[in-house]
Amino acid sequence: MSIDSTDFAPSGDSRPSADAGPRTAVVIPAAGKGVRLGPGAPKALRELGGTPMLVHAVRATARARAVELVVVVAPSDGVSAVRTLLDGHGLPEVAVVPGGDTRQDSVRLGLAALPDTVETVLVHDAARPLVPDETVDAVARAVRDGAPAVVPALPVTDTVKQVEPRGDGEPEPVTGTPDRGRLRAVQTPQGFSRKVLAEAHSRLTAQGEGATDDAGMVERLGVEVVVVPGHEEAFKVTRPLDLVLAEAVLARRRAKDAY
Ligand SMILES: Nc1ccn([C@@H]2O[C@H](COP(=O)(O)OP(=O)(O)OP(=O)(O)O)[C@@H](O)[C@H]2O)c(=O)n1
Ligand SMILES: C[C@](O)(CO)[C@H](O)COP(=O)(O)O
Repeated sequence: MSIDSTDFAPSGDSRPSADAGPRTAVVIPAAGKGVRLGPGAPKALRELGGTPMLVHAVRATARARAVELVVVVAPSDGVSAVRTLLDGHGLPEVAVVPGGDTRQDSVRLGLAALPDTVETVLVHDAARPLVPDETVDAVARAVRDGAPAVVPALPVTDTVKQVEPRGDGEPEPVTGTPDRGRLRAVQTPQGFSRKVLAEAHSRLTAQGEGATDDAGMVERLGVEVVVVPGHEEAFKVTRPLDLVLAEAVLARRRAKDAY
């Protein structure tokens, strides 16, 4: 599937010129179920401050200066529902395409839908609805400045143990304690040269391999990945307590805006 670049006119004067079609796009994988969040609608459609998380994520990325095109990857049986939902929120032009069984599949399908003009791709989880604009722009800028792969990340605050996994709540033998000073907790948006990311997805998928994030895929090509500072508010809503935190962060932002 491909998208005609003429569908995506620039939506504001502050954007880079898109006369020849968009050069920087965001792919938002939003086709997950949200099993760890518990029963309910697919996670991206659950509400945060009365608005679906996906709408927050689209707004957060679309208003970043660098972004000229947004592609949302929806559950394969929910494309028209997501289309309708986005249309009701006064967002800029967004393309919606069907996703796959894993995050990796969904990102690959989103990439395949990009117009040829796109050179820089950001991949951003719908499950990180509160990412600040400056984080999105910092990642896009680093790619535009020549880095083939960029991830925002924060230093790890807990001490991390490597274990022999047992499951079922059984005590697990510790096999090591990595040096915390060298660990980073990785967020999104992750930014890439489109060529590099597409190559990583096509090669690893053909080999039946994968990774839990896109940078992990690119690392396996032997391409250098660099880390830029992430943001505390770019956390992923994974478990129920994350939603409580997200509501609190949003309420704090809204209270600040009211003054
Ligand atoms: N088949 C999938 C699985 C995940 N995602 C997306 O990838 C992002 C990060 O994934 P995660 O937080 O793990 O979301 P879920 O897979 O929905 O969560 P869970 O594992 O708890 O079901 C989310 O925006 C999710 O919608 C996707 O597009 N397609
Ligand atoms: C991409 C990601 O958000 C980086 O932290 C994360 O790896 C996705 O998590 P998932 O639970 O494996 O989908």
